[in-house]
Amino acid sequence: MIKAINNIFKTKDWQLLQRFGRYFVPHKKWFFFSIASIPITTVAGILFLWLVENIIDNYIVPGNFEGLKVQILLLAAVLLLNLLFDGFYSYSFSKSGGLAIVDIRKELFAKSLRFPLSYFDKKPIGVTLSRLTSDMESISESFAAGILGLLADSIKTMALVGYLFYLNWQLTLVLLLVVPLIILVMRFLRKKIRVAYNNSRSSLAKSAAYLQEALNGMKTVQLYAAEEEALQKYDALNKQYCDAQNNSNVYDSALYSIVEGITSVATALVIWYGAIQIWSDGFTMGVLIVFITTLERLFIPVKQFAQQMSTIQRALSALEHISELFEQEVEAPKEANTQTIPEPLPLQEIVFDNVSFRYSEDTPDVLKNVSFTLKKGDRLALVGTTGSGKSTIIKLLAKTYTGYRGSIKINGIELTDLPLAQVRETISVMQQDIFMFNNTIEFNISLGREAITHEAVEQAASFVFANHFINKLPGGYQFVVQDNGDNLSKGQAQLISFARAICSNNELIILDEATSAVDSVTEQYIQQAIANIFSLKTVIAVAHRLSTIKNSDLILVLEEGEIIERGNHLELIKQGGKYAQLVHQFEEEKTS
Ligand SMILES: Nc1ncnc2c1ncn2[C@@H]1O[C@H](COP(=O)(O)OP(=O)(O)OP(=O)(O)O)[C@@H](O)[C@H]1O
Repeated sequence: MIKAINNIFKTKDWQLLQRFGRYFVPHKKWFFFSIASIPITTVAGILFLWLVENIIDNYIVPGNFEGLKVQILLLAAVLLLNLLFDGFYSYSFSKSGGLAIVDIRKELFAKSLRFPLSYFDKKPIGVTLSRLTSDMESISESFAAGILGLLADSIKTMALVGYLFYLNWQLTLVLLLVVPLIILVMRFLRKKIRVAYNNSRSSLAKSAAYLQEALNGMKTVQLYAAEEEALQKYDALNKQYCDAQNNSNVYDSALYSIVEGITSVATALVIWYGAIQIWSDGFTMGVLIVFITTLERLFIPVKQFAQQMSTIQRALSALEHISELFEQEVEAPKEANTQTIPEPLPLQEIVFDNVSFRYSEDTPDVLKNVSFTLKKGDRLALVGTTGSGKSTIIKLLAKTYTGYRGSIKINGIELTDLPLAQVRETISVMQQDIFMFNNTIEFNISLGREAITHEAVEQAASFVFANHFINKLPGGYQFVVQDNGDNLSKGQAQLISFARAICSNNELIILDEATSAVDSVTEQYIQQAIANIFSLKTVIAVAHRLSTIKNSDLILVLEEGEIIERGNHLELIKQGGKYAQLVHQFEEEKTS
């Protein structure tokens, strides 16, 4: 049986089990209760068999009915004991398993909160979601039942085989003739089952990821009448999952049926050999009946073993998926204790010196020898055609991506030497796509940070002219924003994001200006808000508004990752180059 268990688990599996086994340590009390029940139920099982043989050979066959009642009562008591401890065993193991899963879930979510932003750029959210939900579910449902079931069944089976040897070793050997066959079958099917389960789980993750994406983009899908394409794609992914699931069901059923067949052969062998022995007075009827009873019991674990193997394989492939998340590198931890959060840098100067960057080894540079200097209080505008590298400059400065060539220094310190937490404490990034939490306006400005009081939220909102619309909302700052800002206008969401950044009190504000048009009143508020931010902070703006660009001290014009022009508005207009052309285009668009 131990060899059979080894056949099920590969070295990698043992490593997985060891890795996750440590989560049981804090709940060892329940784990030990359950382990402690195993010897009791094992002894009760053997005692039951001994009583059966004793009743048949010493009471029923000789016709000695005196004392039979006591024997039957004893038999019932042993059965009851067995049942009680079996129940206790399952309960205490599920309890320790359940508690361990809660810990894994918590640790994994805490870890995913520290995944680098670049991780979410690359992985569909649905995949991470399915790791945290369905994979975890699979472990909690099957791991407990599978692993400990296998352990208990193995111990019980070995004890039963030992008892059968004691009763009659020849008949036991006849019975064990089928064991190599079972091991062979399991060896053959083990890998196939594993592959089939992995396929099934990864196709489930893919279809969940697509579902998530389609639901997030439902408005776009409906507005562009792309429902049919979306349905077809989901249908194809769903079919892939169904095929993978069917495939693994085939192996499951094959394994179960083969083991069932082998069990029947073993039963026939025992009856045949037992009958010969009884005729030649080799042993008693009691022994044969015990063998037949035990055979059923012996093979129940083997049959369940097949099912448990499936269950364990399912749990193992879920563990493998979850391991990927555990192995994912995280950003430097921020200490929970606020006193240990690094102080923001008193910003003096940012220097980009010959910075080049590509997103991966096999793609071309998207930034080429970019150099510029920004002093405290400066306003820098990045302009250029789409894909020219403006956002990439920002992503490098915010340490969303590392691995640049050249040098980026803040106050003379290389960016790679600065702790991420300190960079994030120094810089506020206002993104184009503003995420709104399903919470109050106040929460969406303060983001629940304790240090930010209600007064600070109101002050920040007034500073960026967001108070005008907030005061008109029912409930004002307590108005609940729905579904990622669906009950706010784009302009209002931008003003909230300005207030959010101002609240952070960071010296450097990075503004990735939204391109979406807003009504003229809100546009005025936005322009005034940006002017206010410009008057107070050091700003780098990926600028789309002429007013923002004109008010900047330095404008960098980018094309295909290179700075092709630099200067202030008047200087660049005078040059009559690309910038002048862009402004001209911009003004034409405005008047047309
Ligand atoms: N996460 C990413 N992985 C791979 N390539 C990327 C990634 N993000 C951007 N790029 C590529 O880098 C180049 C520069 O993109 P970037 O987003 O910096 O341009 P941009 O000037 O900000 O454009 P836009 O004004 O349209 O936002 C583009 O060719 C883009 O395809």
